[in-house]
Amino acid sequence: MLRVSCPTDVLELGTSFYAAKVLLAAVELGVFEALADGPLPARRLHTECGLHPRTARDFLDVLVSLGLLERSDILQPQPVYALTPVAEAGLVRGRPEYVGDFLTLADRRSYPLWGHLTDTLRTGEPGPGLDDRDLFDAVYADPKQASIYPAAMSSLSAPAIVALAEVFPWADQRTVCDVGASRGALLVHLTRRFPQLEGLGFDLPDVAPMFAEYVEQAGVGERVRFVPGDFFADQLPSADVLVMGHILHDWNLETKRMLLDKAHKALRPDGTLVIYETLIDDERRSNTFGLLMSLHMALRTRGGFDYTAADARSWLLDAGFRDVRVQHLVGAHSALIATA
Ligand SMILES: C[S@@+](CC[C@H](N)C(=O)[O-])C[C@H]1O[C@@H](n2cnc3c(N)ncnc32)[C@H](O)[C@@H]1O
Repeated sequence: MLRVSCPTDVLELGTSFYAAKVLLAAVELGVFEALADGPLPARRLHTECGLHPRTARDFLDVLVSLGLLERSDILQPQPVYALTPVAEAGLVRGRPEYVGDFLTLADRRSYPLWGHLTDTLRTGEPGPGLDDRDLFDAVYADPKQASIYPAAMSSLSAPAIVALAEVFPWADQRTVCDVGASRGALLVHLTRRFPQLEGLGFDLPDVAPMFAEYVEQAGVGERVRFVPGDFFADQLPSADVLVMGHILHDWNLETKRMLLDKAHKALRPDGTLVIYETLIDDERRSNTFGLLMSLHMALRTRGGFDYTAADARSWLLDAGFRDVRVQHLVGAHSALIATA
């Protein structure tokens, strides 16, 4: 993320939502999907995405300047646009590191919510629209949110999941339980990559149909099972490895500690807990995205916050874990790996 070094950087930072909105609009208008099968001449791309000529050129060329599109020579009467390798990897649906569904959620829900930041900073209260129901009851009770939330979570986690598959000895494990599995993106990726592995997805009963559909479509239904449950009321399932991805940051410190205690109880001695999040750096200076995610939790939840590896290490040791290590995954994401 941009770290300012001169006053014009300050100007650009203060208006960086212009660029964010261009990206979000490009996702909404299907620019990246339109180019997924190959380059297109400008006019064809305008038609495919419903772009008005008044703004189409500037809009697409902002995406070129941001490194998301490539364009043929400007002097050509009909320039041709194509995806850059980054856009190919992250913005074409179905690719392992696809992040587009999270951007849709960011556009529809987070962008308006962040308009309330100053209120939250003054009051400590989350943004409007959060009643006293549990956050996730509210998500799944609202058909609009429920229809995009699990796909958005998969796409927030996709690059971290791909990285996590390569940095942990999954080939030596028999069972993995993903606590708060959402539609099962982690389990699908791991069981496809490691054929000996069996997966359990623990999540609220509301998630079951979306999990079943996604796992079946991925062709791993025989090795991945859904376990309906509520981690406030129920014990966690047992497995060689328990994973918590973007779980602890949703909750206050007391709940974070309660979940770590439950994880420790569910694991056999020497079992492993893997936590992945946008962990804030211990100095709280450099992982801007992790710090912003924590403010997002303040806007979204009553007690949630992101944390550093040092914070989590002390909670893990208190819960009885040992050998806590930190593993950088990708971008702002890191994992904590601890032994029960
Ligand atoms: C922020 S999402 C994270 C999803 C996924 N682990 C990932 O990293 O993409 C939090 C998940 O926790 C689940 N969850 C929330 N409250 C829960 C509860 N009380 N018991 C079980 N799961 C819960 C939600 O349904 C949701 O799937």
